Amino acid sequence: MTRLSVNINKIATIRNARGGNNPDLVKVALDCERFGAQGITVHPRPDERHIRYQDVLDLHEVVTTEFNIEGNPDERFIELVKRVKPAQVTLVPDAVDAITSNAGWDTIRHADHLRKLVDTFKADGIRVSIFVDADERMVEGAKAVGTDRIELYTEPYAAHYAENREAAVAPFVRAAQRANQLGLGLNAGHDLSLENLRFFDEQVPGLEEVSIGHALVCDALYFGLENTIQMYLRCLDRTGGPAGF
Ligand SMILES: CC(=O)[C@@H](O)[C@H](O)COP(=O)(O)O
Ligand SMILES: NCC(=O)COP(=O)(O)O
Repeated sequence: MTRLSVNINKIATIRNARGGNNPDLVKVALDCERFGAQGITVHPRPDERHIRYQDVLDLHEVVTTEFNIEGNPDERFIELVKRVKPAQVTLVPDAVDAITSNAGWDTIRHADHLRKLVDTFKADGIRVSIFVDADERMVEGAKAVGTDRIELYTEPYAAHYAENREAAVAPFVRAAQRANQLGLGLNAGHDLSLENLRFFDEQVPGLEEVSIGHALVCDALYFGLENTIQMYLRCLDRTGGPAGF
């Protein structure tokens, strides 16, 4: 069964809005794990708009499922990840002022840079995942720099799901098949939701982990966090259980 890693960026957004510690990010992360999350994902951005670097240190002390730290590998990020040594680091090529992640790496053009980063983190025993578009050439480039996994950037799938889900998922199936052939681990994330998750998981071969945050937190406003996590897990249940919702 594909593992669900809950991205808690948006919990931190709410916390930061009032300057206090409500909601308590550590408590929410522990509750997400108690509700069934199989991982916790955070994306500390340079402007600390939501996840702060101190949050990462605090969460590292208590998270017992897989801790996944995502981000653009600037010096501060590299130092943080090497200090924390999470289960996984996901390298994302975001610009400092990006409103959100909006593209994968050009793993061919940035091969030397990525290879050095992969070597740095793998030397500390950290699994490395590289955020890429659903493009076989980028998948092959990721393999060439020695990464353990790739994470497919799924915004284009989500954006076109409603109009034609078969066409929307097709590039991701091809990219996943190439990753499978190359022996790369396969993650996916960005704009996955209760609407589009089950079909993606059914269609994309070898998927190991999805990291989901924005839609899940929005859904939790209506359904509650525990119920929402269970609904997302049911979308990933291939044993014939009820649909996610
Ligand atoms: C890498 C990715 O697609 C998301 O995990 C990203 O971290 C979301 O960032 P925001 O929560 O800042 O939109
Ligand atoms: N890597 C994707 C992630 O962690 C969450 O993305 P989103 O669900 O907030 O779009």
